[in-house]
Amino acid sequence: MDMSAYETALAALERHRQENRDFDLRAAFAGDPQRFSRFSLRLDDLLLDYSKCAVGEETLRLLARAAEAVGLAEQREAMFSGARINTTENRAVLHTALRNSAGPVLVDGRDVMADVEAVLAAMSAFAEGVRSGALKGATGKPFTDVVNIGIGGSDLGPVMATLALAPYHDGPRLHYVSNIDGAHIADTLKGLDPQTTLFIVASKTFTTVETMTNAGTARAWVAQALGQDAVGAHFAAVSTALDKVAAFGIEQARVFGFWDWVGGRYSLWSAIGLPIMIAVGPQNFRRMLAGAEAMDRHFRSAPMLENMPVLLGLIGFWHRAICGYPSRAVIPYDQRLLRLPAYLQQLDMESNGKRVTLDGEPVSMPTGPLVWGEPGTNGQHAFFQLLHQGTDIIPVEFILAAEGHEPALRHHHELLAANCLAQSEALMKGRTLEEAKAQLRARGLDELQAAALAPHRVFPGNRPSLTILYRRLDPFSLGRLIALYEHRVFVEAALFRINAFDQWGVELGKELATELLPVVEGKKDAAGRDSSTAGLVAHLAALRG
Ligand SMILES: O=P(O)(O)OC[C@H]1O[C@](O)(CO)[C@@H](O)[C@@H]1O
Repeated sequence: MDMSAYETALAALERHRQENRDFDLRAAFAGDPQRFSRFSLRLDDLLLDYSKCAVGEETLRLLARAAEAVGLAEQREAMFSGARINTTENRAVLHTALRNSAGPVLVDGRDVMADVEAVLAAMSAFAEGVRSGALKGATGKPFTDVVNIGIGGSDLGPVMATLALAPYHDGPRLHYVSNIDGAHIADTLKGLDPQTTLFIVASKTFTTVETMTNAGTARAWVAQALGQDAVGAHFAAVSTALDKVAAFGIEQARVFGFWDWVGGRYSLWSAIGLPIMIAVGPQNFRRMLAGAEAMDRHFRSAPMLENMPVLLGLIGFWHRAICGYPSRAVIPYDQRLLRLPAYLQQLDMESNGKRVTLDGEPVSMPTGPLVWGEPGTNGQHAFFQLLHQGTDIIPVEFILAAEGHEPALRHHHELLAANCLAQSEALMKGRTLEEAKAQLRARGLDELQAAALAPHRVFPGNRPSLTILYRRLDPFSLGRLIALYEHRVFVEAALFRINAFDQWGVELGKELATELLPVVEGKKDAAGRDSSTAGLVAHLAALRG
């Protein structure tokens, strides 16, 4: 890390931004027919088009200079080679080892690949047993339904990927329970048969209160229907805390481990992916790993400005730290990527929602943006109004597959794609006052009426978006897409100079919830708490009578 080079690069970026405040995307496209080819990048069928972002060659050069100053390439190498880059937890960060097929990966001098392969093999055998019906419940019936109980990283990845890969789903039905709200497990269990239901308790720490509470409820549900002795046949677990799993009573052969060098939000490639594997089969799961590995190889070796995660990260940093845009919207034009925005929220916001640098000093710039989104075209009929005409500029990331999985519904897919492209074009081009007036006149309005209505129909345009386009949402391309976003988060964290791999910000609320439980239960009074919390506790109690 060269601090003075970094500060110089940031100052140059700020100056560049000031000097280009009137950068106009329309003019940029009009003045340069090559803009798309100069500001887009391909990796096989995967295309990143960032030409509709307000960047030029100089912007990228300056951003790359900042990345060099923070030692991005060295930091990347440190991650891949198993250095303990998660300094506040003294851990290596090696989710890339989980999809590595290219030889040893050392943690503290020890190759972890044999362990990774052993767990994958054990998961595959178990998944095949469940899928084929060879593994049965206590009453001898095969499993028709699998319920994964986990939260955060032990839920969001599998939920997202199971839905994304629905066309490949040929295993039993999958259900996910995460919320401590009893409604979640109650609604899930309704209609399930304990004889044919398998539970996977997924928790890295095996202490998370939501997961442990839901697992306890599930265990009681099985025991009540089939007797205590039946429980073992209906449970499996995924965790790094094997001792705690044993204490819960899940038998050793049904426990799939992973390691402290796999962060929760980076864990779907590990045994946390077991429900995905049960849904789509070990082969498709391996294809997903292969897609991620392809992106790892590209990230590790491609030159800075031909490197997709690096470019995505540089542009994200530009929008957030230099332009000051507070959020970014991720809009997959793919109904099966419904849960991708929620998944990316954890990946990005739990990683980069930090306020101190690696040295513990307050950061000097805004860090991770608010990440949000919904699939298109639905979002168009909800929040796109604000994207087009609201007062904030929100960069949009469009995600689109060239083909759907429903050849008979090709027309749907063409409409979907046309809408996706139309939205990014509309954000960029906008509509001027004159164009709005002309349109109204053409509809027969007189000059006065046109003048009154036109301002409401003006789109400022010049709003940034990028588009990620690939052939098809299959296991390989899903793995590649997720790894692209993982590495993008890494690049932005390096530029922010923060630790992307801890999450201390989730702890305080957990501690206070533990403290408040006896108060809410009425076993302790609220003395000493602030008047709002005490007032809420009192009102809660009054409503319950
Ligand atoms: O897998 P566990 O240990 O139950 O944790 C679940 C989630 O909780 C968090 O620690 C946040 O509360 C996440 O980082 C993690 O993915």
